[in-house]
Order: sequence, then structure tokens, then C-alpha cells
Amino acid sequence: MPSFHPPRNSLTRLHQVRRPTSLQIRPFTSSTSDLSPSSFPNMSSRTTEQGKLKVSLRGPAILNNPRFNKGSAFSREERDRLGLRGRLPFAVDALDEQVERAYMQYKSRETNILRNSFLASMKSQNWTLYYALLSKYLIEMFPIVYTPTEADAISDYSHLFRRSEGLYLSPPEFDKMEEDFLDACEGRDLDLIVVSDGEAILGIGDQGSGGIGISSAKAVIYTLAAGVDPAKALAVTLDVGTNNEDLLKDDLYIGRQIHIGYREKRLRGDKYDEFVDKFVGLVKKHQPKCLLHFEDFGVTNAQRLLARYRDQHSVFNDDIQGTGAVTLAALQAAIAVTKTKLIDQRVIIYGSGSAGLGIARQLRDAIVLESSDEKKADSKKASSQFWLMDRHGLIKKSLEKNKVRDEVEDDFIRTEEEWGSGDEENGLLEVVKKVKPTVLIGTSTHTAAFTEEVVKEMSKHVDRPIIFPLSNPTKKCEAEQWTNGKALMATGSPFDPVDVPGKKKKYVVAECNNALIYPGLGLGAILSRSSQMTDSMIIAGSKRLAELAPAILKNDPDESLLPDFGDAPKVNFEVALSVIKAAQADKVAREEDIPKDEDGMRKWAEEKSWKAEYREYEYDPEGLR
Ligand SMILES: NC(=O)c1ccc[n+]([C@@H]2O[C@H](COP(=O)([O-])OP(=O)(O)OC[C@H]3O[C@@H](n4cnc5c(N)ncnc54)[C@H](O)[C@@H]3O)[C@@H](O)[C@H]2O)c1
Ligand SMILES: O=C(O)C[C@H](O)C(=O)O
Ligand SMILES: [Mn+2]
Repeated sequence: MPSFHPPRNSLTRLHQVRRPTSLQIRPFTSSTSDLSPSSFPNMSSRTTEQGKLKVSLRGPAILNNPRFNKGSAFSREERDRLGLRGRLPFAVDALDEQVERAYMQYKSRETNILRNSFLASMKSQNWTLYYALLSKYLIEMFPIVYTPTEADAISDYSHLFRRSEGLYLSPPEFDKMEEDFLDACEGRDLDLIVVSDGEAILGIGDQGSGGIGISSAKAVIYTLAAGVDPAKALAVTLDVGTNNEDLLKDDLYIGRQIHIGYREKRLRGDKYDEFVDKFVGLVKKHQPKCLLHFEDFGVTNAQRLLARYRDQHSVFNDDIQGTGAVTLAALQAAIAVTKTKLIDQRVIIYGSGSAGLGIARQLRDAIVLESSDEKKADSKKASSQFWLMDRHGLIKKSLEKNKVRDEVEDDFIRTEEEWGSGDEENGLLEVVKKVKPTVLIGTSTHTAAFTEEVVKEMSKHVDRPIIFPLSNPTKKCEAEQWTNGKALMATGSPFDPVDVPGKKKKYVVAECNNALIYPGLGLGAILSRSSQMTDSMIIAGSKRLAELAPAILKNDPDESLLPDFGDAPKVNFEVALSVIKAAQADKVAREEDIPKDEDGMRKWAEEKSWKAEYREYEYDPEGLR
């Protein structure tokens, strides 16, 4: 029997800390794409012969514009040209000096949420400085601008609110939606729109108009980890109301006081569909080449909307597809360690919402694709390797209809022959005992559900149990207390490495968060201008990510199942290249200038990436604004 658990008093608590970066692949160098032809067809009029950028903003207008503002880094000449002389302290700073000053200010904030607010404020002042700071302190700041701290910022959105960001769309302004959408696009061809209706934010549920926070955070990661130009990205919230009683009772809930939110119960049914349909219609009409990323919709809407729109436009649901892809990559690394095959796994998915069902489908499809002729699995057979659970326990045929959601495909529902015909519910421990799983995945938001007893039971039957408690943020993780030992682990939020009995080296718990892959999947779709995000594009990205997993790269069973988040930019770039090739193979790539050879494509993609660097400005009334 494997010695999975040390005595109780030596249980290791998971800590939220960051690790040094390790991946050695080609560097992600890039240059600005601010003026790529797709964005501004009359490109020549936007730059001078010396490569200066022509801007039509002067004085306070440029200082208050985060896209163009340089603060103390405006040169003497620019200060003369742009009417800034007396508006700035005398010294001219370099960007890295500004970064160091900003870092000191950041450090002086004592809590993560204060640091998050500080960075949000910086983003509204100066994008170049903001992204230069984040890039330099990537490992430290990733969890501050993203999971888990962003969850706190979103749940307190109405209290922390200072300045609007992105586009807020509400049903009372249905008739003006086109005008508002065009206003927000500011005449640009966008590369990316991230939209949320705020119903299922991470594991913290309905956050109403605060949902803009997740759209913004996901867009920031696209820039940070995939070089998407922030001027070509738009964060959107469909503020269709909230059912969150705490928000509705709160006098400061943002909808009530300043009429940004829509302070009513959530819109449902035909009216909801009409609202979303109008929005997607506007994206298709005015931004036909833009990736539309759906984030944190409630499970029913998430599934329906993806199915409805994915053949019509380049549409991506991160919770379903991004999570499926990153989990498949981590699992590929885990089975390389256990020297088993996908087709040999017995998988319990604990929590069958957007993420759980997305993972189940992605893994099932991978089993079908990868199964060899002699051990061929069709979709039905592959589905039988999964045991899906939800708040009523195991999802099985005998459960009352209202306890099984419509989104769960029949093939995933366990039979009466196997589990009896009564309506009794089967809990996790019982299911683990009976199924003897090799893989246990948590996407339930049920804190600490993977108890010591459950894990011990699992490790009776398998030498190296594969356990992925993926719920976010940290406080929702299914494994609150964890042990070192034999489990092959990956979590949704970042955790400290854990001690392993008898070994000096700590075990690095992989961070299986979709941010390790969605920026790359999206970048691949954006660069190839794909008309759809196909399944093969997603699988290609996932495969590439798995190849970069330290456990596979170093052929070492004690290494992490996924690359470190510090390598997220390099990793996502690699993912993007694979996605471009898959888009071409699927004949959905509309971009005609993609170089055919690998090196050419790499260079071309690098050149298109936005970089946090200042450009020199010339004043021109016809210039950018
Ligand atoms: N690591 C990642 O990249 C990643 C990606 C997406 C989602 N997630 C996390 O997964 C969790 C679920 O997200 P989602 O978008 O699927 O939400 P969701 O609301 O669509 O699904 C959650 C599911 O869990 C079920 N559930 C709730 N309580 C349960 C319990 N006590 N026992 C068993 N099942 C229970 C719910 O019925 C629901 O079906 C969240 O915490 C989210 O942060 C992580
Ligand atoms: O936002 C994250 O950290 C991952 C994921 O999309 C989630 O909803 O939890
Ligand atoms: Mn999400």
C-alpha cells in the first residue's frame, strides 16, 4: 500500500507563494504593433519618417490618456511640442526609473487588495508603465492583478470603485447599444473583446456589475502573457442584473448610486437571449475579425451561448475550453509520469459546471482521438471512464430530473445497473471507494472537499494518485490542507511547493489555471485571424503546453506537471504558434501573410506583439487620439 500520508501532525499547509522561473525556450522578444496595418489602414500618416508617433493630444489631454501618457518620462522636446513643460517636474525619467519608483510605492501598500487597487489606478494612468512594471515583477504581481486577489477586488467592486473601465451594457439602454459599442471601439479594429455577465465569477458566484473586473483582468493577462495590444482590447460587462442578495441590499451597490449597474434581479429567458444576441451581432458586424472571449457566465448560459455562436464567429469560452485544455495538458504530463495511457484512467470530476463539464469533454475527446486501433474507444465508451459529481452527489440516471442539469450529456450519466435505482445520493468518499479512480478533479467551489479520508482511500488503489483541486480563488480550493508524498498535483490558484518525506527537494504543485493557455489560444486565433476557434486549435495548444511541462521536458517524475507561471509569456507564445498551424490546417485562418516556414512564422508573430516601451511623439492635429 502506498505511504501517501505522513502522520497528521506533519500535514503541510498549502501557502500562496511564487516560485522562480525555469523554462528555457526561445525568448519572447517583440516590437510594438501600435500601428499595424490592420489597425490603421492609413498607417503612413500616423508615423513620421523618423518613426515618431503622431498624436493629436496635448497638455492635460495627453497626461490623462493612459495609452499615451508617459508622466515624468516625456522628453524635453516632447514637453515643448505637447504643451507639457510646466505641467511636469523638471527631471526626465527613463522607463526603468519610473518602474522602480512605482515598485517602491507598490511595496508600501501592506495588503494584497491595496496593491491590487494601486495597480488598477496605475493602469488608468499609464499603460506602458503598468505593463513594464508587471512584466518585471511578473511572478510577484500575477496573483495580485489576477487570481486570487482579483476575486476580492471583484466582490468588493462597488466599494472600491473609482474609475470606470471598458464597456458597461445594460438592458435599459438596449436601444442605444450600438452607439455605446461604437463609442467604446473608438474607431479601432479590435483584436480582442472579453465579455462577462458576472453570474459565475471564479468560485465566488454572482457579482453583478462587478463582473467587469474579470473581463479586465483576463484582458490584462492577454497583454502580459501574449503581447496583445491593450489599445485593441476591450473589456465588457453585460450588466443584466444580479441575484446576489448581499449586493442588492447594499446601498453602495454601484448600479443604484451612479446608474452604471442595473439594480434588478438577473434577466432570464428570451429577454436575456435577445440582449446577448444584440451584443454578439454588433461584434460580428463591426469587429468581424476580433476574438470574442466569454468569461464566467453561469453554466447554462455558458454552454448554450458557446454552442450557438461558435460556428458564426471566432468565439471562445475560457471556463469550458481554456480549462479543458490546460487540464488535459497537466493530465498528459501526469500520465507520462505514471507511464499509463489516457484510455486507462478512471476519472472523478467533482463539480460539474462549466469547468467540470468542459474538462470532461476535453479529456473524453482526447481519449477518442488518441486511442489506438487495437484499443479503440468511441465517444460513448470513452465517456464511461468518467464519474461526474455535483452538489447532489454522483450524477446518475436514478436521480430526480431536477437534480441533473440539462447540460450533462447522457453518456456521462451513470447507469442504474451500476448504482441502483433509488434516488439516494452518493457522496465523494463512497464514489471513490467504488470507482477506485486514478484521477480526481475538483471544480466544485466546495472548500476542502478532498479530505484526508478521501485521499487515503484513493491512494489505496493507485500508486500515484492524480489529484487536481482546481477551484479558485485560494479559499475555495478543494484541498485546504495537503500532504506531501505520492500525489501528482495541480491546483487552480498558486500554492507553495510541499515537502516530500525522505526527499530534500520540495514538490512543485503545478498551477493548473487557464491563464497558462487561454492567452496563447487567443493569440493564435488573433494572429491567424481565424473565423472560428476549432477543437483542433484547442487540442494543438494543449499538446504544445504539455510538451513544455517540466515533468515531460526533464523526464523527471518529481518535476511539476505544468510550466511555471513566470514562463507564461514564453509558454503562451509557443501555444499560439501551434494554434496558428492548426487554424491553417482547419482552413479557418483568414490571414494571408503568415510565413510558411517555422522560423519565419515565429519572427512574424514576435514582430506583431505589443511591447511596453515608449515611442517618441510628434504633435499632429490629424494624429492618434
Ligand atoms: N483552474 C482553472 O483554470 C479554473 C477554470 C475555471 C473554473 N475554475 C474554478 O472551478 C470552480 C467552478 O467554476 P465553474 O465556472 O465551473 O462554476 P459553475 O457554477 O459552472 O460550476 C460549479 C459546479 O459545482 C457544483 N457544486 C457546488 N457545490 C458543490 C458541492 N458541495 N459538491 C459538489 N459539487 C458542487 C455546482 O452544482 C456546479 O455545477 C470555480 O471555483 C472556478 O474558480 C478553475
Ligand atoms: O480566473 C481564473 O483564475 C481561472 C478561471 O477562469 C476561473 O473562473 O476560476
Ligand atoms: Mn473563469
